[in-house]
Amino acid sequence: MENISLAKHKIKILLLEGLHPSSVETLKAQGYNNIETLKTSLPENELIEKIKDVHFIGIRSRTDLNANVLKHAQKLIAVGCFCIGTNQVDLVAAKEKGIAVFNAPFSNTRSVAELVLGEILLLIRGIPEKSANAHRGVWQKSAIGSFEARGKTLGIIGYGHIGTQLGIMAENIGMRVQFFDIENKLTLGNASQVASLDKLLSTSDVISLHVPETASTQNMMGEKQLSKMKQGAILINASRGTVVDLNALTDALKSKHIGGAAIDVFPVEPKSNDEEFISPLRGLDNVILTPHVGGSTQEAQENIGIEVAGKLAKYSDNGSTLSAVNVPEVSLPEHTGRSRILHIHKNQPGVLTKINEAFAKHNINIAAQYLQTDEKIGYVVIDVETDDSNTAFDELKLIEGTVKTRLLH
Ligand SMILES: NC(=O)C1=CN([C@@H]2O[C@H](COP(=O)(O)OP(=O)(O)OC[C@H]3O[C@@H](n4cnc5c(N)ncnc54)[C@H](O)[C@@H]3O)[C@@H](O)[C@H]2O)C=CC1
Ligand SMILES: O=C(O)CCC(=O)C(=O)O
Repeated sequence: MENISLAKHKIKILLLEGLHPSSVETLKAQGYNNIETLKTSLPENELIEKIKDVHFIGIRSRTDLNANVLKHAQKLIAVGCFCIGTNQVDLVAAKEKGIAVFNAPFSNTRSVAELVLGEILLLIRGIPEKSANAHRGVWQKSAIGSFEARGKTLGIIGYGHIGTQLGIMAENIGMRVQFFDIENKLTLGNASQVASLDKLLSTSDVISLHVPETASTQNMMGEKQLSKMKQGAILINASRGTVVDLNALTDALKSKHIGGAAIDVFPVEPKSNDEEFISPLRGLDNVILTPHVGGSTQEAQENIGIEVAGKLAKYSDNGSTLSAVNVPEVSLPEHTGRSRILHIHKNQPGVLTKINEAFAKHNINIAAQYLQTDEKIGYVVIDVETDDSNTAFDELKLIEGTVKTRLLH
């Protein structure tokens, strides 16, 4: 358990994976200057050493914040995932340690949708193969296997922020759009929701995956599902590498059952640009391979930097957990009072009573109190109109079930 009351210059921030400078600028504008930035992610042993000292960490998809790493993160207050996916963080372990995790749920979605649209147009014309041949000196001028996207059916798996934008753009170039999602979704444009994955697979000319990494999406495109796709259909995956069985896809491409593919994400990805990329798909001309760059545009990265750094600074400054993915969300007014105490505790009977008793005992009046709970933890924020809240703060730390406390002046 860590109990923290720090001046801003003592708050250490580590930003990994070459985040856009907008992240540092945003933090600095809020008065945070104790920032270390690294261009890459770190291997587990180095990460463990670094994380021992830091209060906030910023990562993208390549940093594995597993339970073992988090065990050493004694001072960590929050994690900023400067991306959408949070599967690289053990969210349960973070929650148990009272570490809030934030992400950027929208900022790179347009970039992914645009990339996928471009890949559809190239693959449906067989361009990757023709381009590879031209590089080898082979002139493959032919219309065989080359089609317009207009009038073809795009099947989207996962109709969320990315899937919906892709659907709208695809309709604008004349494609028919259908989707499969485990939730009932509002359909945009003329899209239609189909009742089963099998139906989507057997009736689409192009399939594009936009689901998160969960137990239900693990290998959701295996040999069986690939065999249900139309002869010569195209598969695109810019979601997560665990969603498609790449060996099965390689076989389906070699047998020409699948006409082409674009893959941006892989079950195992190089940790840095210096590491070799290994995949059974290497060398197949009808496959576009990209190094997990779906969301890597200047616009997206700049916006993500501002958004996530802003969330970290806000949580540090006033305790707001709005849009945190693993702890109860508390949206707080600006902290203008004398002191604000933040208390994360196990959600068990009696904790709140003891908190209130600690203030009563020291004759401290509570000006405002905000509370949210989930099944595992409670997060209570208490504003007091006194500078002398240290005595009550010290007592709060000792209440059974306390996970993390912070005092803001
Ligand atoms: N390649 C890249 O650089 C990027 C990849 N991503 C990946 O794309 C994923 C999707 O992003 P968003 O559209 O923003 O997420 P989202 O959360 O808005 O949408 C995901 C959709 O998938 C649906 N879904 C979940 N499990 C499903 C299942 N088993 N079968 C069918 N549908 C299912 C959900 O109901 C939801 O509608 C992210 O989770 C992330 O892993 C996101 C950004 C960049
Ligand atoms: O840009 C990145 O590092 C990761 C993008 C991504 O996959 C995400 O936002 O979930």
